[in-house]
Amino acid sequence: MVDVQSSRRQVPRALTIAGSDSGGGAGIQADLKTFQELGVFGMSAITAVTAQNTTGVQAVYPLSPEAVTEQIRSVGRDIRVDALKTGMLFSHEIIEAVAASLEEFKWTRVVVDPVMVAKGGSVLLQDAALSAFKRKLLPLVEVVTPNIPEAERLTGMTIRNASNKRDAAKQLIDLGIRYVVMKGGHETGEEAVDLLYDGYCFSEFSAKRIDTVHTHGTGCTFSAALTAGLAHGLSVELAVQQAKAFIQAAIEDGIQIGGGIGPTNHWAYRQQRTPGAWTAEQSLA
Ligand SMILES: Nc1ncnc2c1ncn2[C@@H]1O[C@H](COP(=O)(O)OP(=O)(O)OP(=O)(O)O)[C@@H](O)[C@H]1O
Ligand SMILES: Cc1ncc(COP(=O)(O)O)c(N)n1
Repeated sequence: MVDVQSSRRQVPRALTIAGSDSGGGAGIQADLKTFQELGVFGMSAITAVTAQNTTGVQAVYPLSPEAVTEQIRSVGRDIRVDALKTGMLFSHEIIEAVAASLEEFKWTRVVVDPVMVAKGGSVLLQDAALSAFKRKLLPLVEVVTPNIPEAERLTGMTIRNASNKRDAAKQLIDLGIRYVVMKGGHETGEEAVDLLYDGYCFSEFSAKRIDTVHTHGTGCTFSAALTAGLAHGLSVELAVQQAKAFIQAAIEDGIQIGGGIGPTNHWAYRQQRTPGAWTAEQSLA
């Protein structure tokens, strides 16, 4: 009999449970690109297919909860999952299916990006799904990564200053989450500051705010990079640090795609670390 396990290299593996973005900048596509760039074998369970480009979301086709469960089961029954993330979950039925799967497989390195509304304003999480999101899903996660408007919706608080951010993070921890990363992309100021809270201490991860509109998929890319770090066995603190560097490079070294809010450059982080690598600029020369 052939020993299929022999002479094969073990690699970190990560699963993304999210929506498909046909334009390639956000959702499943951004997640898999990011996993690949960070040396992680990427797998996916698609929750919804979106017809989408840089000008907005033209249509949303949610999958049935059974279709989502079956994709997760197919992965979980065969392949070890070192870490996973969720993105667009859309409905309370899909949230319940995902929560049941997390319990079935007892996965613990779980990152939830509470995707609610696309940059162009389209709804990616129905209003009726918010309660299931908070009650069924959030108590099962290790890290949640809300932006400011998402943190406001999850807590019912108005967040205007640093003190509000800390209070909102504390309220989220009370739901049973281990770590909260409140992202500062939607704020103004010289620095884009992400706040990490572990229930005891706050720490800040700061980088120069880049003056650009091309931030389609920044949240997906950041949470995927964080998940990749966890799949490699990093602590949450180190995984956030790496994710911050990854997204900074991806926004900074922008690429020209489409006529609207463009995506980030998923290979910029690796390029910055590989002397002599091919660059986006060279391709235009
Ligand atoms: N203009 C910017 N310059 C530097 N960093 C940024 C900028 N915009 C966002 N970021 C960083 O990108 C990451 C994602 O944050 P952001 O607040 O944009 O998430 P998001 O709103 O959930 O994204 P999305 O809407 O794509 O889901 C964070 O680390 C944030 O600090
Ligand atoms: C499938 C999918 N998932 C997430 C986002 C959020 O990204 P953004 O807020 O940058 O539009 C999106 N637009 N589409």
